[in-house]
Formats: sequence, C-alpha cells, structure tokens
Amino acid sequence: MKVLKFGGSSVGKPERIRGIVSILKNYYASGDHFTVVFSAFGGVTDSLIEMSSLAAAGDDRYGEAFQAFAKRHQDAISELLPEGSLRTETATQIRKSHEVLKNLLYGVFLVREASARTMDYVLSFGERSSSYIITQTLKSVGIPAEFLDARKVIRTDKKFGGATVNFDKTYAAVRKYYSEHTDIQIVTGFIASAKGGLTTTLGRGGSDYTASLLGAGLDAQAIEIWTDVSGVLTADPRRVKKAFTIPKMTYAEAMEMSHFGAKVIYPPTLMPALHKRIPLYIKNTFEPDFPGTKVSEESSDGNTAVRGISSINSVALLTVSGSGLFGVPGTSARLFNSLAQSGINIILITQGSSEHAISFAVKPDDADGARRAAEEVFAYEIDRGVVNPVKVERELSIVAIIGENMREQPGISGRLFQALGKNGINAVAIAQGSSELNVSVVIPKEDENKALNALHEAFFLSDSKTLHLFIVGVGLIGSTLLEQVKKQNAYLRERLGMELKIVGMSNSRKMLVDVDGIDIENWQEALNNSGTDADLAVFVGRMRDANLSNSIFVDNTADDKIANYYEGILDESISISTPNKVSTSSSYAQYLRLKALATKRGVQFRYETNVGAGLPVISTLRDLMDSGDRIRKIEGVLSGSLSYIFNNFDGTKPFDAIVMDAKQKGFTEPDPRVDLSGKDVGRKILILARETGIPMESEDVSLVGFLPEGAMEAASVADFFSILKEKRTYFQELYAAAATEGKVLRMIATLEGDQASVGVQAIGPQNPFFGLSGSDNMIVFTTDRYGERPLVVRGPGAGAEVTAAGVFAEIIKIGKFLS
Ligand SMILES: NC(=O)c1ccc[n+]([C@@H]2O[C@H](COP(=O)([O-])OP(=O)(O)OC[C@H]3O[C@@H](n4cnc5c(N)ncnc54)[C@H](O)[C@@H]3O)[C@@H](O)[C@H]2O)c1
Ligand SMILES: N[C@@H](CCO)C(=O)O
Ligand code: NA
Repeated sequence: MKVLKFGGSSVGKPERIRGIVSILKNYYASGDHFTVVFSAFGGVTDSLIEMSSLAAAGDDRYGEAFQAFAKRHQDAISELLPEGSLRTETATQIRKSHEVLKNLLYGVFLVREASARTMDYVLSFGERSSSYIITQTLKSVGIPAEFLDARKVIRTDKKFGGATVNFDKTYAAVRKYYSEHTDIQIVTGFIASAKGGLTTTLGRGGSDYTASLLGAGLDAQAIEIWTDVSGVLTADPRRVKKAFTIPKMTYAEAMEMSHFGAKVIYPPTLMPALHKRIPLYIKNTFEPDFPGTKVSEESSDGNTAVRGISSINSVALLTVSGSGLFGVPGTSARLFNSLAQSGINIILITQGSSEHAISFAVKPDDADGARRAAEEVFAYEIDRGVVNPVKVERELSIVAIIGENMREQPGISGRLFQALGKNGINAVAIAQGSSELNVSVVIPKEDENKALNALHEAFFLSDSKTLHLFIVGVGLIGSTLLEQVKKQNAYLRERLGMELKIVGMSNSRKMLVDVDGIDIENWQEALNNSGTDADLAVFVGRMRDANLSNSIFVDNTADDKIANYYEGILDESISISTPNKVSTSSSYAQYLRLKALATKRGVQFRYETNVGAGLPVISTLRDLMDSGDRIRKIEGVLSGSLSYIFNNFDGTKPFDAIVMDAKQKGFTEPDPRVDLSGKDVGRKILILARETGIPMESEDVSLVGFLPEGAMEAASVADFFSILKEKRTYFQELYAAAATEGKVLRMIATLEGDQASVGVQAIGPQNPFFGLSGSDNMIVFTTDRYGERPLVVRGPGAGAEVTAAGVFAEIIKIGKFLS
C-alpha cells in the first residue's frame, strides 16, 4: 500500500487536476495498492476563512464570496466530468453540501461569531468538496475510486483549530475501514473528528499529516507527497539559482530543513511516518517521472556531509551580559523562564564559556517584549551594575548548514566561515548543537542572499564557482578582455570549474547591471541598448546593493576619479583588478589605505598590468621581497609606446608619424602626452618603488622630459600632434646626435636606494637596453641574490592582447583565492 497526497497549488486548476488524474491512472494500471489524500483546491481554505470572518463581522458581502466559492466548484465539475449522470450526481451532491455551508454562514452572520469549533466545520467544506469531485472524476475514467471523509477514521481531542490526534484510535479505525473497503480510497486531508462526531482540523500542513497518519496506520510501504516543486532542494531556489534536488535525506535532516522554512514538508507530518520508518517521497506533479527526494533512515551517499542550506529571514538578537552572570547557577533558568512567561519563542541561543554573556535570537516582533522580560528579571542586578542593560540588535538573519553526518567530518565549520569571510559577511553569533545536525550563524540581514549563495557554492559546487564581474571601461583593453573571456569561458568551466558572469558593464556613456548576467556573446549590443546613462556612483551603488558572492570590480579606464571609489568597493569586500595606474600612483597614503583595506576585508587588490602590462613585473618583485632578497637597483624601459617609438625612429620616418603609429597600435595611453611626457613611466617606477617599501610620492621622481618647448602646453591631442609635426627637425636632430655616436635613444627609469629618475638617454651597444625591439619592455632587477647577473624580465609591455590577458589572469587568480 502506498499513500499519496496532492495539495495546494497542485490542485489549483482543473488542468492541473487532469494531470493528477493521469498520474493516478498510471498507478492504477501498474497494479499498486494505493490511497490518495487531497487538500482543498488552491486558495479555497483562505476564501472560507474570508467568508466566515465577513459573516462574523455582520458584513453581507460574505454572500458574494460564498457564490464565488460555489461557482468555482461547479465549474470544476463541468470541466472535469463528462456530461452524463455522473456529472449530474456530482453537481447535485456538491450543491446540497454547499447549501449546508450557506446556512452555516448565515448562522455565523446572525450570531456575529465564528468560534474555532465553527471554523473547523466551515473549513471542512474545502477538503470535502475537492476530494469528492476528484473521486467522481476518477470514476469517470474507470478507476474504482471511493470517497472517504477522514472524519470517519482520524480521531482527535477537541482542540479546535489544531487538534491532537489519538494515534491508537486512529490507527485502529484506519485499519478496520480499509479492510472493509477495497476500492481506492480518496481521502479528505486536514480534517478529523472528535467525540460526538464534532469536526476538527489538524492545523498547518494538515493534509500531509493525514497522509502520514494513514501511512502509519496502514503500515504503508511509502508515502508520497506530491507538490509543485521537485522535492526538497539544497537551498531555496528563489534565492539560490543553482539549488538542486536532494536525492536522499534522513528524517532528522528533513526536519531541520523544514524548521528553517523549506516549505515543502511540515515537520509534525513526518512524526507518524518516522515512528514506523516509512520512507517518504517528495514528488513534483509537473514532472511525475522525476524521482524527487526520498526521506528515510538512509542518508545521501554523496560526498558532502552537508545536506542543505537554509535561512531565517528576519530575527533580532538580544544579549544579556555582565560579571553578575559568571558562576551563578540558575541565571539562564531565570532568563528563559521569564521569556517563556511572556510567551516569547527563542530561535537560537549562545553562551561563551566565560559565562559573561548570553545571546538569543527571537522574531523581530518579540524583540521589545523579550528585552522587557529580561530587564525585569535582572532588574536588581542591572541596578547594581553587575548586569548590563540588554543589548538588542535588529535587521539580522540566520543562515544554517544542515546535515546529519557533519559531526563525523572535520573542516565543515572551517569551510562555512571561510565562505562567509571571503565574501565579507560578518558572523554576529554562532550556534551549533552538540548533535551537529545544524550549524547556525547570525548575520546581517542584507547579506542573507549572498551568504546562501556563497555557502551553497562552498558545500555543493566546489567544482563550479561563479565569479561576478563588474567591468568599467570597455575601450581597447576592456573590449579585448571581454572577447578573451568569451573565447575562454568553456575552458574555464571545464578545466577550472569557474564561470565568469558579467553582471555589470559601463563605458563613459552608458551602463548596464543585470544580476542574472549579461549575454557576453552580444555585450556591445546589450550595452548600447541600455537605457541607463553612465554614472559611476550609481554603478558602484548597484554593485553594492546586488551584494553578490565572489564579486570583482575591473577598472579598464584611465579615469582619475574612479580611484576615489576603490576604498568603498574594497570595504564592501569586493576585489579589484585594474590596469589603471591612477590609484596606485596617487598619494602614498591612499596606496597604503587600499592595500590595508583589501587585507582587512580579506579580498584582493591587484594591478600587475600597471607595470609592463601582462609581463610579471610586480609579482616578480614581490616574490623577491617576500623570500628575503634585497633590491639594490631597478632599471627599466617601462613604456611600451616609447620603446616602440624609439625602436622605430631610424631617421627614415618623421617622429610624429611613428607616435601616431604607436597610438594606432594601442600602445599609448588614451592621451599619448601621458606617455611622451614621461609621466606614465614616472608612475610605473613610483609604483615599483612603493612595492619595494619606499614611501615615495610622484614629485619625488625626478623626471627629465625630452619634448620640445611648448609641446606639453598643447590644448588637445590633435594640437599636440601638430606641434610634433612642426618640430620634426628637433626630433631629427635628437636622433642624429645619438646616431653619429653609434647610439640609440631609450627612455630609462631607474630606482636606486630611494632615488627614482626617468629620462631619455643615448646608449651604446654594450647597454642591455640597446637591443630592444617592437614594444618591448625590459626590467632589470639587481639584488643581493641576483648581484653579479641581474634578473631580467623582458617582452612586449603594451598592447591590447597582452594587457587584457594580464587582467584576465588576475581575475582568475582572484577567483582561485576566493574558492
Ligand atoms: N593600452 C595598453 O597597452 C595598456 C597597458 C597597460 C595598462 N593600460 C591601462 O589600461 C587602461 C585602459 O587603456 P585603453 O588603452 O583600453 O584605453 P581606452 O581609451 O581605449 O579605454 C578606456 C575606456 O574607458 C572609458 N571610460 C573612461 N572613463 C570612464 C568612466 N568613468 N566610466 C566608464 N567608462 C569610462 C572610455 O570611454 C574608454 O572607452 C588605462 O588605464 C591604461 O593606462 C593600457
Ligand atoms: N601606455 C603604456 C601602456 C602600458 O602601461 C605604455 O606605453 O607602456
Ligand atoms: Na605587469
């Protein structure tokens, strides 16, 4: 024998009921013995409550509500049953029954009162109507169905509105009834009866309870709860998009999950089934072939001990603290007694072994009452100053990981707190019962979604991590980066288990934020079609409000104001990767603050492409420093564009034409004057100096320019080019002077001791920078360990592909760090 139960929205509309009929037809055809429990049609219980409260308030609009109720059922009959005697019989029976309800409501209207006892009777019409209509429908398709009013078998006390079941009487009645009735029993959920034939109800989740009681009474081989979701999921799918069905879980785990608001099952319903060790299946009426979730004594055989993740959306945390609590037996008894007397339910409790403070969580509405109760009971101690006034913290949530085998696996809580920490989520309080069935953490409410997703990823998707990217600036580097990500996405998914989701994008005109992800295949179109004007403050605000796990901010602009947002971004525990040198080359104090903030928030601030583009310059320098080497000197050709320009300046083409060429090849800054003035190189040597620990400011870098007078005063980039053109002879002479000595021109940056300088030099063939070509950068580190023969990093140090690749690699590194 199997007990099936269909409820709520899965019996909402006639077409859904037809789906159920076809499921039951298959059952019948398979020869299985089964009985089926139905709840009222979706929304009907609420409408019955509404019409009786209207009637009780003397409002005659209860009549309209009743008419709608009656019509809904008659319509269902016409839709579900073919024309003929069965339909007529059903319609007549239901009409008769509804006549009784109508009179009952009139009675309520007259006496202006709907007692709990009356209400139970009123509500019974919901289940009685639905189950009867479905019984008749099943008969019409050839299934030998029989209507069973559960009041005949389920016995309770007279606690109307949520009666207590008498198990012995119920099980005996069930067994007897089923032995005498061999047709397929279609049973009303939720309702029962007390002595004297009084109608009672079983409280919330009552229809599931009915199924569980029948299952226990009949020693069923299984109970199937059919609903509109695919079993119990690892987390609430509305909050965690990647939640998936838990194939198997234990009764205890199911209890824990449902305590935490997994609405699929209601804990008391599980008790009778649990006592009899009857497996319970949660199945989806929309997807009847999907196995759903099996709840039994067996736990899942998966490799994680965590079965699910859940949360309580809104709680307040109260803390009683003070020296007066230490070593005084009975303190907690007094506190909790007083809360109990005020009718306050406690959701979570923690006390550290110093016994200095007891914290407990309650529903937000109970917070004030709880505070009063606690302050009252400790009034004497508070007065004497040995207990502090009660602290109340609001706007909190509880997230919990649940699983029966967690107690056998070390490292679970480590992973829990690591996932929270890396996403900047503060644990306000922690509770773990010694049963270790659940570890609960109180966190700020605004972080609830992020926490659920981060934990879900940590425990269920360790081989698939989603990084959420917010990209500002989609010029040369930004657009190249997006194209590289587009091409590499499949590899990242398969080989690194990493998914790069672009959730925010901005150029200087428009911006777009979509937490579900922007289609990277058509990112240009998506951004162009966005109706939102670019606004950095708004963009950063949206990024903060989205509060997504593993968020990374990528600044691909040369904007000098964006850096002002970096502190706020890092403070929100969002990592940053940027080729933009502004933040690292502005004030030393800001540079230090950014680095400190990243460390404090446990996130990353990366800018390798600031020097030598994709070449490993900063990371090499850090490795040298970290391993205890001492930097004696750094020399370098640090500008890709100037390198290209001087490498190609052989007297055959005019200087301005080569500069234009470098700009078109994407080597120069958006404004090439930044390169030619030496400013860009100055920033780079400044950054390297700071990385070695020297507190240097930009004005400390001695910069000797090589441009002719007036060039830097040009009003625009175009004017600048005009001046370069006018001054062709000047550059030609510069070249010739070096060439006659067999030398070439290079802009060289040097850091020695705490002195940094930048200038153009004419160098001969014995100089290591002599042989550079293309846009090569070359950085020469002379250190204690690399003293005789220095360490050299060399290669193209500017250009779209190599720079974007450098940023891309940093994003991956941040992703790995966050895992
Ligand atoms: N080109 C290289 O080889 C190279 C190498 C290393 C580092 N960088 C750095 O990379 C950055 C980008 O360089 P690029 O060559 O791609 O320049 P680019 O001019 O092609 O791109 C920058 C883009 O950012 C946009 N932008 C500017 N301010 C913005 C704002 N406030 N909000 C949104 N968008 C904004 C601009 O409209 C432009 O499209 C610069 O900081 C540069 O120093 C470039
Ligand atoms: N404009 C820069 C880009 C790399 O930072 C250069 O030419 O080196
Ligand atoms: Na680099």
